[in-house]
Amino acid sequence: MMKSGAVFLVGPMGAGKSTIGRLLAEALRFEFCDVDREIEERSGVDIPWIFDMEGEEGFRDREESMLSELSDGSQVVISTGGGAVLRSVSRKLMVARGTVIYLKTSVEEQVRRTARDRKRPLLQNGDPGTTLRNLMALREPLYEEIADYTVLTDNRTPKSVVQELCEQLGASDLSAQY
Ligand SMILES: Nc1ncnc2c1ncn2[C@@H]1O[C@H](COP(=O)(O)OP(=O)(O)OP(=O)(O)O)[C@@H](O)[C@H]1O
Ligand SMILES: O=C(O)C1=C[C@@H](O)[C@@H](O)[C@H](O)C1
Ligand SMILES: [Mg+2]
Repeated sequence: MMKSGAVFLVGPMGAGKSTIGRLLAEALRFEFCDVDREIEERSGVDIPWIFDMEGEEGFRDREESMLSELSDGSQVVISTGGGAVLRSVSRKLMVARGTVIYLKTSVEEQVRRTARDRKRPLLQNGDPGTTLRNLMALREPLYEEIADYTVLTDNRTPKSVVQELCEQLGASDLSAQY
């Protein structure tokens, strides 16, 4: 069942947080916010630029405060960035403010889904598979630590993931009526 407050999607790059977040919000008739997109829109610069100019820690500072600002309400689905769980302040905030969903995805599937675009600075150097495997080793315990629900996304359409989430959250999938 859903706790009161926000619904947070966590998981690695390519798990589908942005894709599924938007669809889940539609299905629940909730607002939708994407922390990465909101950081870019409000600052007027893109994430690779922020990593270049401010370093990863500069981006994490922005991410932590944006997450806090966006989640101060209810009936909202919030897609986080893959590394949002790195800050313990953010992990505590998500647990305190709502329901956390971990979109679990194999490294092989993450590689396939992220191969096409260049907007993820952490994947621009070295072999993406190796990077994603190393990131998962560090981060998966953190995703698992805070998750109320875990959903596997490999070999599934976004729609089928959303249907399962609606069932787990005890909400009827309003989009199924159309
Ligand atoms: N269940 C799915 N099946 C097939 N493709 C998917 C699925 N979910 C997402 N995708 C595709 O994978 C790509 C990456 O998805 P998305 O941008 O939603 O990931 P993300 O978790 O938000 O990543 P990031 O942490 O970098 O923001 C997109 O092209 C999207 O269309
Ligand atoms: O996994 C990560 O650390 C990141 C994921 C993306 O969502 C962005 O937040 C950024 O590219 C960093
Ligand atoms: Mg995203």
